Amino acid sequence: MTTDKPSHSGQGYIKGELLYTIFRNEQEDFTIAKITIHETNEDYQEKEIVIKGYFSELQESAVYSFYGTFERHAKFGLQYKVNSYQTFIPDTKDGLISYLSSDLFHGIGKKTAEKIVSHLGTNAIAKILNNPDSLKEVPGLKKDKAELVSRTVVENQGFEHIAVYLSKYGIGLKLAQKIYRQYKEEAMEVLQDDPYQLVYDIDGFGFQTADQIARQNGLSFTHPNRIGAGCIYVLQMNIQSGHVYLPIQTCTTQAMEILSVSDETPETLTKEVVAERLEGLNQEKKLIMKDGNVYLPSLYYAEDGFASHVSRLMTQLVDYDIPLAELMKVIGDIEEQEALSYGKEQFESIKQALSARLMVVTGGPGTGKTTVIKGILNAYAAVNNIEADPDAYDSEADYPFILAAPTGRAAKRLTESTGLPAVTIHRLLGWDGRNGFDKNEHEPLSGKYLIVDEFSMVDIWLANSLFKAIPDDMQVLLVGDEDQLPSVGPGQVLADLLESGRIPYVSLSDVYRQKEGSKIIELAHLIKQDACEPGDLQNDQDFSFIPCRESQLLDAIIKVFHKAESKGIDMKDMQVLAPMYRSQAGINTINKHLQNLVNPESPSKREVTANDAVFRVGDKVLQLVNQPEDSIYNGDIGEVAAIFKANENADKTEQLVVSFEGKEVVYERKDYINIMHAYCISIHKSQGSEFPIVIMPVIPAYRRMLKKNLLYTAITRSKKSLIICGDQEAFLRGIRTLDSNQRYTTLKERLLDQLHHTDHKDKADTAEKEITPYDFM
Ligand SMILES: Nc1ncnc2c1ncn2[C@@H]1O[C@H](COP(=O)(O)OP(=O)(O)OP(=O)(O)O)[C@@H](O)[C@H]1O
Repeated sequence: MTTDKPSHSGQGYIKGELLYTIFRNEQEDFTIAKITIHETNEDYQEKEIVIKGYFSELQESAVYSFYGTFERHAKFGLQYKVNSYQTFIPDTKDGLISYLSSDLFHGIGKKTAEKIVSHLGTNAIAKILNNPDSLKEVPGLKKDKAELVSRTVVENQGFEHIAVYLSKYGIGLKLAQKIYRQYKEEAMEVLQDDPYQLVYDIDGFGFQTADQIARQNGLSFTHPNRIGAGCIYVLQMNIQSGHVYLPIQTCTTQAMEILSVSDETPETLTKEVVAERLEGLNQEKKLIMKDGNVYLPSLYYAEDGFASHVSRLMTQLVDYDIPLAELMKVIGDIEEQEALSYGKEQFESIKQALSARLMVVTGGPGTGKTTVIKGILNAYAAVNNIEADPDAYDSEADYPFILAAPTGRAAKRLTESTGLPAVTIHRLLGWDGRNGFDKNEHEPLSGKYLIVDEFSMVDIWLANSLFKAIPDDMQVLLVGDEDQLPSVGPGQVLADLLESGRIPYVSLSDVYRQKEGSKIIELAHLIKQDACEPGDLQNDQDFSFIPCRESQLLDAIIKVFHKAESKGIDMKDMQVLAPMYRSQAGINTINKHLQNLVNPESPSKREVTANDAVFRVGDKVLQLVNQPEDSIYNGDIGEVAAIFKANENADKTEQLVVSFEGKEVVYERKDYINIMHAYCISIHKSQGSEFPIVIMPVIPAYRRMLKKNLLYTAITRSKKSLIICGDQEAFLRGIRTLDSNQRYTTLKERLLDQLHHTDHKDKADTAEKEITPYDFM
């Protein structure tokens, strides 16, 4: 709140009044508006300016002081980017009365405003903010009106206070909004008394920022809240590397590192003190310590929940019994229908999948996973006397089979390969766009048989959410390739399920597509078996290795593109996969060169510049985050279909439209950060996708990243042709290097523990059943 001159001494400001709102995103509180200028200390002579930033809806009757910087937009000219703002409160009696009776305070008339001002004085707003009860003292002011005034004052002024306060620490309005939403009127108190609390509560609020605020407020280096937040932050950072927990020792050591950042760190801050604080956090249930490990509660419960749902399913027997002879006949009929003869492993998969409540099928490319999925569905349908064809059902909801995958592309591939409807897991569970899923243990999925493909990509949080929603009478088949990279999120659920040795599984190793002459598949399986030799890298129909040095790499890739173009190959079918973003031959550089080649600048193509890149109509782009509300996911690839200027659409904001295989998604400037060029993408992002032609640079400069599972994942993404450019030595070394960064997970132990309990329970139940009163009759 300001009552006279804008208060940020030395900072640039523009004081003004709303003319009209150009664009507003309610969810994010992002606003672009035109204002008339009352006063400014900026070097700006015009009477109006467009401002943009994250703030609550600007009121027509109010005057604001905006603090920020000028930005020249390539298309829209000069704009004022607001970092913080304050409502300008009049300090005269009349001014304050008209402010309190303005539209901002719906239902407060002039008379009521006069009563308030005459009792509380021109300082009324500050008094209300300090003590909302002060309105109770205003004679004749009804309780509901008093509440309305104090609520409005607190809501409008509270956030501004926070935003101004946080701007001193370089925190922008967006994060400030998040903080205000979480704590409301208590935000300032939390910030000043315990900024470390924000490390727990606010996603994206780092320990270092909390430390900075705490320093200003004189909190001690050894304050328990500081040490606690340091420990939690260490766990949060490790989750980003895929860990589910940390051994206590590791957590203590890493916490000591971030807690001892300056020379001021007192000697009393020791490992023992940190370990003691970990114990305290455990007691406060802010983290969970078990068997020498420390977890964030959400991960502890996700692992625990998943393990118990697995064991719940495993104890349910299927309610139909198929004599082997009948099964043989059913499978024989399907073989005839499909005109193939199932291999031993394939037959075993189908047989087991019919009688198991939960089962896993793993296998590399071309081993017949899809063939088996179809076989299982057909066999299940035949045994249970139901139709396997979705068209035989009145609605999608009646179809007894559910096919799902973790990403949109993987789900689409599943539909293409099986000819059956498949959805993403998020869609299946009914992602509500913000907090969670509609489907859970109280509202479970309906259907008879669930098949989840690409299960290696599913992290422990999603696995738990999925399994929660699986009813007791549903059968489940998880399909994946254990040799691929683990999930981006924490855990290694597929690997742990397999390692537990307690879940029925069949590993398909016989390769069928190889028989059709695929060198790519042969190479993938040689890598799987650690049997790839230099002689196996000879060029073949669908494989070539182009030797080159790092300095020649870009030229080599460009030559491959030129050659493909001259052969009439669609450029969209070409996908470069690389392990690293930065470095001379990293993803970013390759993308810039390939954009120039494939989609060069042209007067007929619109373009916008953002995040150090030019997005042009026709560009191939990659989605970087899950956006289930638009049915697009991290790793999905689309094409920039159109770019609209702000004055060309009803939302009055610049828009970039990306078409994801026909599905159009609109991005506003603030969302451009969620996409990047996709001529070259990271191997991690390529998980779950396949491309007709894969070009993979492999050079010694990538050494740190060149591991067996990464290279295997890249190779298995190519459908028709694989071209490796680079250094054979580096490639061979890479495929022999196991990923030593083992993820810390305890899922295997939990599964063994849970299943052990159920074994005992089963035995006890059987024992009880064995001796019944009838036995004595
Ligand atoms: N038993 C079999 N007899 C003959 N052909 C088979 C058999 N099993 C699979 N195939 C064929 O082998 C090819 C690969 O099978 P499928 O697509 O099921 O494998 P996949 O493991 O799903 O492969 P990918 O993971 O690469 O998609 C297909 O053309 C399929 O028809």
